[in-house]
Amino acid sequence: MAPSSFKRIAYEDLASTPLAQCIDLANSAIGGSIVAVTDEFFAPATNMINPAPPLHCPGRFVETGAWMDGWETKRHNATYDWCIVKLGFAGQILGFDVDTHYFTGNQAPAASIEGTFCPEGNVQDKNIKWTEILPKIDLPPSCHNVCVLDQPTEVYTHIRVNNYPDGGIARCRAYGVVSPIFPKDHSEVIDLAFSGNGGRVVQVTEEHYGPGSNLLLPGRGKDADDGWQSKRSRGGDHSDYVIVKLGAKGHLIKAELDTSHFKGNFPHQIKIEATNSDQDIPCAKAQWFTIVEKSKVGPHGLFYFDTTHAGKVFTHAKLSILPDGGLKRLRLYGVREGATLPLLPWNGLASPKNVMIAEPMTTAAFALYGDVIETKDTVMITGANQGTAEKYHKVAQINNFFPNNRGVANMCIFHCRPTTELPFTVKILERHPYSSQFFVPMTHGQTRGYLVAVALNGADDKPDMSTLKTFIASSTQGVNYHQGVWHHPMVALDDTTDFACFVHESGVPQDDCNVVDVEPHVIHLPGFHN
Ligand SMILES: NC(=O)N[C@@H](O)C(=O)O
Repeated sequence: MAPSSFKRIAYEDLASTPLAQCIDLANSAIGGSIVAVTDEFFAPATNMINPAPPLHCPGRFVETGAWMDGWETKRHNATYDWCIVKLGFAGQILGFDVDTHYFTGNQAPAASIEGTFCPEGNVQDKNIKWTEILPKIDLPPSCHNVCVLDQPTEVYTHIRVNNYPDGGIARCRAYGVVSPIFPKDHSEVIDLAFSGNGGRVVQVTEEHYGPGSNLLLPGRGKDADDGWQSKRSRGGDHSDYVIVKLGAKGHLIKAELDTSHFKGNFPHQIKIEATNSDQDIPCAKAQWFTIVEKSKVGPHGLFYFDTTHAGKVFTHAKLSILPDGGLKRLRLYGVREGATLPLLPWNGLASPKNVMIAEPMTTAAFALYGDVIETKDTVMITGANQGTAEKYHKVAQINNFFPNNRGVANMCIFHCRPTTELPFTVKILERHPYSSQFFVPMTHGQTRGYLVAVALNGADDKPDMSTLKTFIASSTQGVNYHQGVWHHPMVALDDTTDFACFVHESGVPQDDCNVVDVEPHVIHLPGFHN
C-alpha cells in the first residue's frame, strides 16, 4: 500500500479536523504500551504515550543529563532509532501529532511512522509486514507537528516510530477510531459507550478541567485529573453535556456513573437521553428520548440507573450534568441491534454496594482501625542522637491483652508476593483477639504501595461490613492494626515485598488469629490497573 498522503496543520486547527472526534490509540490511558525501543538513554519511550502534556523542568538534571519529559536517545546514531508502540485498541489511524515540546537542540530532526496488524505473536518477528503510514517529516524544536492523513489507514495494532537519526520526541499521538472486537455472542451485555468498543465523545459543551472523552476510558483512573470536569457555571439553569456516539447501534439497559475522586465537585444531578441518528453528531432535529430522568449522584462512588426505552435502538447518548461538575466514567450497558434483550432489570454487575475505590491511607481516615506508622502527623517529636536525628514518639499503640502473660512478642518478616488479581476482591478478613499487629514495608521506596482493608467488629462478633474501609498505603507508610480490628492479610502490589511485622502470640491458634469469610467486595485501586 502506498504511504499515505497527508497535510500538516497548525495544532490550533486540529479541532476543525476529523482528528477532533478521534481518540489517541497510542495513549497509555487506554492501554497503549511500549513493546521495544532501540535506545532511551536520556529519557524513556513510555513518556511519549503519557496522557498528560509534556512538562518543562529547566535546571532539573538526572545522572544521564537534563531531565526531559519525552523519549530521548543518545547522540551520534549512525543510522536511526525506533520504538514500537502497542496501541491500546486496534484501530484505523487518521492522523498524528509528533510533539517535540521542550526539546530544543536535542529534538529528533525527523521522524516517520509505520503500522502493522499483529493481534498475537511476536510483533518483532522478521516476517512482520510494516507499512509506512507517515513518510519522514522534519521536526522543528519544541512544537506540535500535526499531520492529517488524506484517508484513514487500515486497521493496525502497533505503530513503529522512527527517530532520525537520534534525539527527543515528547509525545506521539496516534489519532484514530477503534475497530472493536465484539463478543461472538450477539446477546452479551457490553458497555456500548466504552472506548474499547468504539464509543466516542462527539460533542461536549465544556471541559475546562478534564476532557469529556475521559468518561469512556478503561478503569477508574487515578484521581480527579482523569475524568470529565466542567467549570463552575455560577447561576441560571445551566447544564453541561457530552454526546457519545455508541460503538454499535443497540439497546441500552443500564447506566453506571462513576464519581470517584469527585468529592465536593460531583454534579448536583445527571440526566441521560438517547437518540438514533445516522450522523456522527446528531442534528438539531434529532429526537431524544430520556432514558434516565434527572437523578442525584453523590461523592466518590458508583451510581447505577436502569434505563427506560430499552426496546428502542439507539446510536447516541447524551449525558447532562446539572448545573456542572465532574464525573470519572460513564458506562452504558446494553446489547447490539438484533440481539435478544436480557431479563430486565438487568443485574449483571457486581452489586454497587460491594464495589469500592481504595483511598490513600491517612492517619485521620485510619484512626478507628489503627495507626499509620510514618513521620508526619506525629504528636511528639524530639531531637536525638546529639542533634543528628529527630525522634517521632508513639507513632503506634502496641497492645498485648493476653491474660496471664500468655502472649509472647514475635518480631517477624512477611515475604509477600504481589497480587495478580486487580481489581482485588476481599473475601476473607482476620483479626488478632488479644494483640495489635504492625507491618512496615522494607522496600526502600522501590514499590508504590500495598492494599489495606479493615472493618470493625460487629455485634455478632463478626466483621461489620458496613464499616469496611480500603486504602492504598504508600511504600513509606507502615500500618498498625489495633487489637481485634478485622483486616485483610497483607496484599502486596507491584513487586514482592518484605514487611517487618510485630505481634504477640500465644501459640493457641484461636487466640492468635481468627479468619472468617465475608461477602465479596471488589476493590478498585486507582493507578494500579485500568
Ligand atoms: N537530556 C540531555 O541532557 N540531552 C542533551 O545532553 C543532549 O542533547 O544530548
